[in-house]
This record gives sequence, C-alpha cells and structure tokens, in this order.
Amino acid sequence: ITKLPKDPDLAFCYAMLNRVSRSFAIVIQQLGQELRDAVCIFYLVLRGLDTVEDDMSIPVERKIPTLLDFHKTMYDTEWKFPCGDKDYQELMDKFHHVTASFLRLHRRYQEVIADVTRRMGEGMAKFITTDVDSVQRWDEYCHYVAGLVGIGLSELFVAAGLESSVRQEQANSMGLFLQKTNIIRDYLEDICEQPAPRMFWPKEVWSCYAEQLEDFKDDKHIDSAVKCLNHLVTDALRHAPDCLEYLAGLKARAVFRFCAIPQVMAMGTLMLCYGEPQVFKGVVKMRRGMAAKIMDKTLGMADVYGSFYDFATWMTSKVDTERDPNAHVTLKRLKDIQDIC
Ligand SMILES: O=C(O)CO[C@@H](C(=O)O)[C@@H](OCCCCCc1ccc2ccccc2c1)C(=O)NCCCCCc1ccc2ccccc2c1
Ligand SMILES: [Mg+2]
Ligand SMILES: [Mg+2]
Repeated sequence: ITKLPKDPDLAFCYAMLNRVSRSFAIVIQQLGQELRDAVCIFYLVLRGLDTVEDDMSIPVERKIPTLLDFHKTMYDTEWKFPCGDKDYQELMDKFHHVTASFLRLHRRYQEVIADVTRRMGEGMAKFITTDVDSVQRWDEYCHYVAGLVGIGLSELFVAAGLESSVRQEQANSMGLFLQKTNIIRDYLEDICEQPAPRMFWPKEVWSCYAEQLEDFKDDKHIDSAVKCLNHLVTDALRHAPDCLEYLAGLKARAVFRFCAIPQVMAMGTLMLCYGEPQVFKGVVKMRRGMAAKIMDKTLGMADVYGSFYDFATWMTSKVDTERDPNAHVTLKRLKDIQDIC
C-alpha cells in the first residue's frame, strides 16, 4: 500500500511491516515521515522480541537470556536469532535490516525504543515461569507486552514534539484494552498452540467456571465457557474510560487517527465476542466491511464516541440478566461508557 523507501534497510522494514501486520501498517501510514519510521521500527523490534516469546520450541534456558539481552543485541548489526514461522522467520533471519534502520533514528527515539524493549523483555522473561493466576497478574502481564507499547508511543509523540505529556496510566490502559481483547478473542488459537498451549486467561476467573482451562474446548461446557468469556469481556471494559480520555487529550490529528482506529476495532471485537460461543470453535473476526468503515470514518472524537456508544448499546442488548452472573457489572460498565460518550 505504500511506495517503498529507497534505503534498502528501511524498505525491508516497511515491506515486512505490511506482511506481518496489515492493520498496523495501514494505521501507521497516518503518521508524518519521521515519526512513521520510528514507529515502524518500534513495531518490528518488539515483534522480533515477541516472536522469541511466542516460539514454544525454544528451550526456556535459551529463551530467557535472549529476551533479557534483546535491548542490547538490537544494536548489533551482526545479530539474528532464527525462530518463529513464515513471515516472522524472515524478520528474525534478516533482523540486521531492522538494526541498521534503528541505528539511523534520532537518539531520542532510539532511547525510548531500547528502554521499552528492555522492560518488555524482563516482563516476558518473568512470565515464562509465572502463571497468570489472578486478574492483578493479568494486568501486570498485559502491562509488560502492551501497556509499555502505549507508554513508549506516548514518549515518541512527545519526543516528536506532537504531544505535550505522556499520561502513563491512560497510555497503559490503551495497551491493556487492546491486549485483553486479543487474549479473549484468541482463546482457541492459544490453547491449541503446538508444541505447548499458551494460557493467558487468568486462573482467578476461569476457575469459577471450569476445572481446567482446556475444558472450554469441549462443547458440553459451552455455557460455562461463555459465562467465563463474558466475565473477561467485562473486565476488559474497565479500561475503556481511560482509553476514551487518552484519545480525547490528543492534539495532533495524525496521532489521533493512529491511536483511535485500533481502539474502536477492539471495542467492536469485544462486542462481537460477548456471549458468542463461536469464540470456542474458531476465530471471531470482524467482517472486512465493518473494519474498512472504522478505518475510513474514525476522523475525530465524535466518531470514536459514536462507535463506542453504538457498540455498548449492541452489547447491552446481548446481556442476559437472568442467567449471566456478571450481568449487572457488565451493564454498569457499559452505562459508564455511554455516559462518557
Ligand atoms: O503474535 C502476534 O501476532 C500477536 O502477539 C501478541 C502476543 O503475543 O500476545 C501481542 O504481542 C505483544 C508484544 C509485542 C507488541 C508489538 C506491538 C504491537 C503494536 C504496536 C503498535 C505501534 C507501535 C509498536 C507496536 C508494537 C500483540 O501484538 N498484541 C496486540 C495488542 C498490542 C497492542 C500494543 C499497543 C499498545 C498501545 C497502543 C496505542 C496506540 C496505538 C497502538 C497501540 C498498540
Ligand atoms: Mg505474539
Ligand atoms: Mg507474545
């Protein structure tokens, strides 16, 4: 979707971004040139780190040091770490293009990216041997893998002179909202992961509805599975007011669209997942038409408020106050969102 830059290293970065994440590749186009390059490289550095985290075939004693050292090896143009599959494999094998592009960024961008990489690597390493057994731990894990992205992006916006403050708590919530939506939607993909399942649903929640997290794969447990799903969607909605406040505080138009589109997509995805048994049978994906409409129509806060209000109304109509144990909390959170909009 974009003409590739002349510089071969940066050309690789944009080509790779388009291949591994079309949605972020599209929203990143909203940004001005200098910030766009920094965010593209920020994405690929963290995607490289995440590919190491996600690869279940890497032995723990090799994975942990690689995660912890990533913020240093990312400065070494000789470094690569073959892992992952398909496009991710090429990203890792040709990581020197990312490193070369990273080293050409302004120091102030390099420092933000390297600091987030260090902290995310430490967090991922901790959770290799720590289970997500409580909602508090769920918030902590999501802070490391996504909250820090929001905080880092805020720091890049300030470094680029486009925004005046970082607003850490709200920026963190931006990441938690997106990551919790991902984890809720990807239940089946993660639990069926080979050679070992990846379990990110907090035990404090799922243990109210099943003996084992895997039980939800079995159709005879579908009622409990959907109640657990609704419980987690309700928890994710806790972050929506912070996200709306963060978006309302943005000054630069290009930054606003870059930040707003993924948030509206996430609220739509949560609405589609709520009460939806299909989450346990396949991936619930937003129809292309709805995603395209969000991309085109999310121009200002009025559009964000309108979308969040409509999705909240739609979700309210799905709440079963007779049978769902969390119905009243869900309705309260949805009303809080509508009151803001
Ligand atoms: O493997 C996969 O395909 C999915 O991996 C998930 C996982 O392994 O949990 C998981 O990996 C997380 C670790 C790597 C984070 C990579 C990333 C993502 C988006 C970015 C956007 C802009 C700049 C840098 C970015 C870096 C994942 O990609 N989850 C998707 C939600 C993460 C969103 C991060 C985020 C946070 C705040 C934001 C604020 C504004 C705009 C975009 C934002 C984007
Ligand atoms: Mg991943
Ligand atoms: Mg991961």
